[in-house]
Amino acid sequence: MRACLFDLDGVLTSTASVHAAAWKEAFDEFLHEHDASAAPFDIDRDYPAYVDGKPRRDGVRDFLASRGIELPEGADDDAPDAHTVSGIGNRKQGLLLEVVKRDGVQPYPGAVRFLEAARDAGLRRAVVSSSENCQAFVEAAGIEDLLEVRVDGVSVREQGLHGKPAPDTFLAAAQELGVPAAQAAVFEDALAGVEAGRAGHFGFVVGVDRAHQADALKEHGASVVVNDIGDLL
Ligand SMILES: O=P(O)(O)OC[C@H]1O[C@@H](O)[C@H](O)[C@@H](O)[C@@H]1O
Repeated sequence: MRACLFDLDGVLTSTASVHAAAWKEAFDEFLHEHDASAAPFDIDRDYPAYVDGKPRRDGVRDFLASRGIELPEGADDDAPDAHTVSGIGNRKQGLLLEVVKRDGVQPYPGAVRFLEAARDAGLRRAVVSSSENCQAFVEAAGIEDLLEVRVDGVSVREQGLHGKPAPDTFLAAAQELGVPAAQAAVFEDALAGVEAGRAGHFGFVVGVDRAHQADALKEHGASVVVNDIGDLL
């Protein structure tokens, strides 16, 4: 391996649960307004299956489709209470930022050690996230200097890339680093993310199990599963 391609939320920073909680609140508010008898968003089942690891609007669309609901896309600046794909995404974004402003963004100590060891070993390093908050979270976590390339939710939008589970974002990062996919390792905690690693034929796919889903990570494409990437040192 000559390069490491790291997902952010749940792999480098402990923000996966903050995203999941913000999604639950946003979807539950919407579902209640849409149909007061609707079952609430199930964070243990709905989140990994339909939302985790995907670009924001893909997550909204895929979860709603699982409930047989189709909404108009709406506009980027839709109000958070708009019943549109963008409106629900904006509602989640507001809730997420409230928590992050209050609590900050923490990197996992094992991830920082792994990034430093990879740098010292001469491995190329990229962050590959579906999140449009990626740059802000990387900076807030203080790990910007350990990463050379960033492909994120903003890249997906601006460059028209297919988001995870498609391999495009990982392939774009490997290309920017000048390393073929077969010589790059993917590090992912989301089922959509390990699927992207498998679809891109990367040399190695490390599943990071933050949600007691080691078997599912393997089924979706992980070559190996660890609790924290620091465990690999
Ligand atoms: O809404 P954002 O910050 O653009 O993030 C999109 C996705 O980014 C991923 O990193 C998170 O795991 C998902 O929970 C999130 O939905």
